[in-house]
Amino acid sequence: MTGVSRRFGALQAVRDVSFDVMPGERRAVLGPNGAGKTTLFNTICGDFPPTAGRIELFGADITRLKPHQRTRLGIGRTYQTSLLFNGLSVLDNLFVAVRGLRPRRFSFLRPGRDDPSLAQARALADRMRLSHLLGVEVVNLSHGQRRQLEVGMALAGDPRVLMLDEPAAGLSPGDRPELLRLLRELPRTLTLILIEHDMDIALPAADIVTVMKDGEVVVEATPDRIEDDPVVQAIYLGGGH
Ligand SMILES: Nc1ncnc2c1ncn2[C@@H]1O[C@H](COP(=O)(O)OP(=O)(O)OP(=O)(O)O)[C@@H](O)[C@H]1O
Repeated sequence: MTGVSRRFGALQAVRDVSFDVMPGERRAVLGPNGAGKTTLFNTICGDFPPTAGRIELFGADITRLKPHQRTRLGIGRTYQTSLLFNGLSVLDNLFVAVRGLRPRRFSFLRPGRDDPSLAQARALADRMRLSHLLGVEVVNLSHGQRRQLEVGMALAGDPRVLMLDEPAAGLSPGDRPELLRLLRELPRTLTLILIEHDMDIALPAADIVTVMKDGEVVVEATPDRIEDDPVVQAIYLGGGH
């Protein structure tokens, strides 16, 4: 992305952000509340276009494309607020995601036992270590298991770029290592961009870290340099977080 900015009226939420993410890279975007991380994500996913700048995906200009067009080109994402269907089981949620259905239509399209989408949904459950919970309704899952399911749902469209918005938010300390393990197990055919407040997740999961503050990129560095970076220390220890 080059020179990406987003205004909301007088507020400049993202200001002139440029970076390249290489195929297979793990990129974490860190920064205090209000730094512009989610807004930047939204410009990449197409929830709203940037007010200036250009976003390319594998060489194609996607700056003005709609979210579903970007999904078709290979961008998958999770949201800060869960989009799981609480009344459906783990397997049914994954089936709905694989088929790209809305849950209302699900009742008309219950899968037959040999449905290939069902096999795909089971495989996703396996990857997300949820195979033992296939029949469990989402309301009965732990917070960590929901996060695992959300990542599985985002993978259902077989994206080439997976964007995760604060995957560790609200997780108990016990659930964090499992999430980190899942993230680290994702294949390198997938490019990963994650917003994460929790450095204990972000740093081990990332190859490179972009730190934002007040809409701008203030540091870009490898994880081993981030904690000692004076700018990052000023942001995180100085009460900005
Ligand atoms: N739809 C919107 N309309 C108006 N202002 C918005 C909108 N979305 C975000 N903002 C503002 O843009 C700024 C950046 O917000 P953003 O949510 O991108 O930050 P963030 O770094 O993701 O923060 P957090 O960690 O709290 O999610 C904030 O001042 C926010 O109030």
